[in-house]
Amino acid sequence: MIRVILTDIEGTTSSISFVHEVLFPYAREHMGEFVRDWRHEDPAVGEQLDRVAEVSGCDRDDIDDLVRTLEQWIDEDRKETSLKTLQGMLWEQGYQHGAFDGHVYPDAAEYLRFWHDRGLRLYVYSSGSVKAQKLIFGFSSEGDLTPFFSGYFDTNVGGKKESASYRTIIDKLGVEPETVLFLSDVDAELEAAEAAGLKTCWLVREGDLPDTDHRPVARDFREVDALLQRH
Ligand SMILES: CSCCC(=O)C(=O)COP(=O)(O)O
Ligand SMILES: [Mg+2]
Repeated sequence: MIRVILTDIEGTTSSISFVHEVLFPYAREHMGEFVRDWRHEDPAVGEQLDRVAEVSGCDRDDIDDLVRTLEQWIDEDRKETSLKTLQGMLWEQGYQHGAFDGHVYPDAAEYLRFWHDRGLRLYVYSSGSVKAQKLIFGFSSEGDLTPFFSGYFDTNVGGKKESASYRTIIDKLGVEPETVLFLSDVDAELEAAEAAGLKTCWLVREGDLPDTDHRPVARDFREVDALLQRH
């Protein structure tokens, strides 16, 4: 019996193009100005710059090199926790100034509400920081969806392709792994979750459906709900 839904964001609740064509370009454009303005003002920014220097090997005092590294990581879609944390901080300005709304598919919004009202517990697990997760759902094209979520996980629990991360989440939730349904568009993430004992469903929003019979596949959240009815 599924009692908890754990969902990815990019490619699952929200379009890949919104992340890659709106959020990442905004972060690319504003990162330099943001870290230069805030590195001495906000200790949290300084702390993330410490981590960027540590991971990249850049000189901590060379702000130009740190900014170049962050820009390169954005171009490479690196899932570094420090980059993701800084992105979340600067996207807040974009949402608040109305530069964009968070894209959420209408079917995702509809079923998140429906599952919440039916008593399922909903959680997010994304490479985007917890702050970025709350922003995309709080300022979403479908309204404020944050009341439907019981909690949020980011790469501070570990990478999404590592099964240990899912074990950590299960421990924190205090539930049996087979009562959790993990939704994602990435095969390697689903495999890692399955290795930890979670149930999974592969979201394929666009293109051909994969030829697989070892896990359910869904085009949208309405099809996920049909799967839930069978559990
Ligand atoms: C939280 S919105 C920004 C998404 C993001 O930065 C990202 O890297 C997408 O990761 P996901 O794990 O949601 O596919
Ligand atoms: Mg994804």
